[in-house]
Amino acid sequence: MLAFAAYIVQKMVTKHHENSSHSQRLRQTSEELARPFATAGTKVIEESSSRGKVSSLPIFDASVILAATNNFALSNKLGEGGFGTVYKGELNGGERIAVKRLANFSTQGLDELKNEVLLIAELQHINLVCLLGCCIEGEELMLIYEYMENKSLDTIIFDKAKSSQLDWQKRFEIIKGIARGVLYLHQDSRLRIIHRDLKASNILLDKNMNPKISDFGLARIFCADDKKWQTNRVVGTYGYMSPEYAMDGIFSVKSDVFSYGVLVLEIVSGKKSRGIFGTESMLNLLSYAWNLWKDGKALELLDTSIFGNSNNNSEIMRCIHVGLLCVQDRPTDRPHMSEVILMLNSPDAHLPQPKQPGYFINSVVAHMEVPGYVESSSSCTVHDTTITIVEPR
Ligand SMILES: Nc1ncnc2c1ncn2[C@@H]1O[C@H](COP(=O)(O)OP(=O)(O)OP(=O)(O)O)[C@@H](O)[C@H]1O
Repeated sequence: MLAFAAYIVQKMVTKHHENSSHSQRLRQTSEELARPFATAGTKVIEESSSRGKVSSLPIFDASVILAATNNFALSNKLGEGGFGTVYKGELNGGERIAVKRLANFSTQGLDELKNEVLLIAELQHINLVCLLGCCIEGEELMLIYEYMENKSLDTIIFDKAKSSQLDWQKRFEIIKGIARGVLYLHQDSRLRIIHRDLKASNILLDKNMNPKISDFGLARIFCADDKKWQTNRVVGTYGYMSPEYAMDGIFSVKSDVFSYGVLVLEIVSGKKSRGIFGTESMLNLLSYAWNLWKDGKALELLDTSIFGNSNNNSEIMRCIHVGLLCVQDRPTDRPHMSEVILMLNSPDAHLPQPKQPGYFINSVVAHMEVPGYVESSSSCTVHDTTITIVEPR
């Protein structure tokens, strides 16, 4: 962080004319940004919020980001998602960063955009990825994050060659760490954030395999006009979205709880929620887990690559139980994250019996109205569109 701090050379509050267009404003800003940085790296956005607190966030000069990523070299590309492309980079002082290039973000004005980025930067928790700064260049916004050595959870748990790196104890710690991060977003931070896209590729792992949630707050940047609780712009990933969010655009802390439950079942089983399992019929992960649970064979869900230590059976059962409680069809039946944490940490707690999960249809066809539909390596991400689940006749 010392090397990083050395880049911060000046503080400023940028003022913009209310009546200039969004793109003009962005261009104007990037010109303003370029000026003071002939020799230096970053400055700071600083703004007083309505709550009277002054927040600040370093703004990186584009030249610093270009140098750090070797002009966004393909070899530095870490991945691509619905919000943009992510590159690995190294600052002059040797500090490693991840640069997320967001394109086509919401049409909100620059001031509002900066506010949103500042709000995200204010969210700090050991289980959230740290936002180090941002860079605005033309119509592009780049978010600069701390680099996570072990990349995302999906790259390990769904990879047969790597999945044994995460034994049960590590998986249990990851399950609990994610729960703490989500609780912070829902309840303990100064804002109330509903993530809306919790999934394995949004859980990053540091060098000690500690989980850090990424992409929190991005739904707000991309959907500035739908901070209300119902939206016709669904930002989320098929396989993780709760029924009420996927079908009616209704999101709440309970839709995040549903996605968390899917994640828990994926971490326990090493299976993707959208896969097809079971021998007799086409089962997705939720219905597969539910059938095993009903038949008293829930432990069979456990990833075979970490099978074998019966000392952990009660923890494993508890995680499956909590996962199934989280994916129940009716939002009101699902626990709050504070209850999830209590249940995970209390070996003797009496847990209610789960009801049938949402999406418990043996064979479903997901019909997507395609504008804005993006197929990424591990998931379908749907932006600016609606999803209709239809049962085949
Ligand atoms: N801070 C980071 N450190 C290391 N790797 C990262 C970091 N952020 C993202 N990545 C890698 O880049 C990949 C792409 O990330 P990104 O969040 O853009 O897409 P996604 O999560 O796969 O999809 P979506 O945008 O739909 O959520 C991730 O899966 C992860 O492997």
